Amino acid sequence: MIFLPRIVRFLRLECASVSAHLRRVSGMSAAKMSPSASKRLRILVDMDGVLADFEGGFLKKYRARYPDDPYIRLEDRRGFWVSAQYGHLRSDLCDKAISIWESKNFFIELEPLPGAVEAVKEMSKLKNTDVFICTSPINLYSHCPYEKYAWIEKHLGHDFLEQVILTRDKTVVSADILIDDKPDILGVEPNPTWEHILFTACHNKHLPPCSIPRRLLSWDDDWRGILDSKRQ
Ligand SMILES: O=c1ccn([C@@H]2O[C@H](COP(=O)(O)O)[C@@H](O)[C@H]2O)c(=O)[nH]1
Ligand SMILES: [Mg+2]
Repeated sequence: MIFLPRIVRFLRLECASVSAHLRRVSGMSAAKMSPSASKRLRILVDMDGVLADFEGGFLKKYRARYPDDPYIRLEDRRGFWVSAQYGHLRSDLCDKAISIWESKNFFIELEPLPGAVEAVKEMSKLKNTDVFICTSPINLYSHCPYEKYAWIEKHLGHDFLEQVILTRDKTVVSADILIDDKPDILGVEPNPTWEHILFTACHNKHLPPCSIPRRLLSWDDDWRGILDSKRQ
């Protein structure tokens, strides 16, 4: 009888090592192996610049509406705030830039970024994984919040509307991971629970590696590995 706890512990360790070995040989993620094999994860996925092509959609509509004004090519974009860089180019262009995303149909007509919809659908099907779309609406609320919901329904399906968080302050949302293209995510909570994974976008790709968190280069990059690293 006194050996029973030792035997149980031995069997647990053996199961864990067999399971790790099977993961290695099959290339399967921890989440798919078995519900008890891995820690439950809550993932926040940003929308603009991560799921929806905000920068591409902006440039297309800006050039169509203001064909005679200068513009910034995507490869020349620097800094998160589009309006600030346009304002530096010429002071009146700041308001012109803002007028684009304040217009009806801007958000709903954004194209999904390559692989984004497939990745989020796959992520949300993983065992022990809760995925939420966490996005900041603009303060001019006539179109943006409605269209963000409509975009999610259109591309991810009606059920995904249960998983939407609209907030201007992502630091107060508790999760394990936040995948977001904004380099500095600040708010009232100085120590958010999530690890920020910086999603590469035209405006942040030049940032030096030392100044930023872990990156996801695109949805072709190893997002499954990042999730697995948080389950250990
Ligand atoms: O110059 C800009 C660029 C973007 N915005 C708005 O900011 C949010 C970004 O939301 P995330 O959830 O961080 O992706 C979006 O509503 C943009 O329209 C801006 O106001 N000015
Ligand atoms: Mg974003």
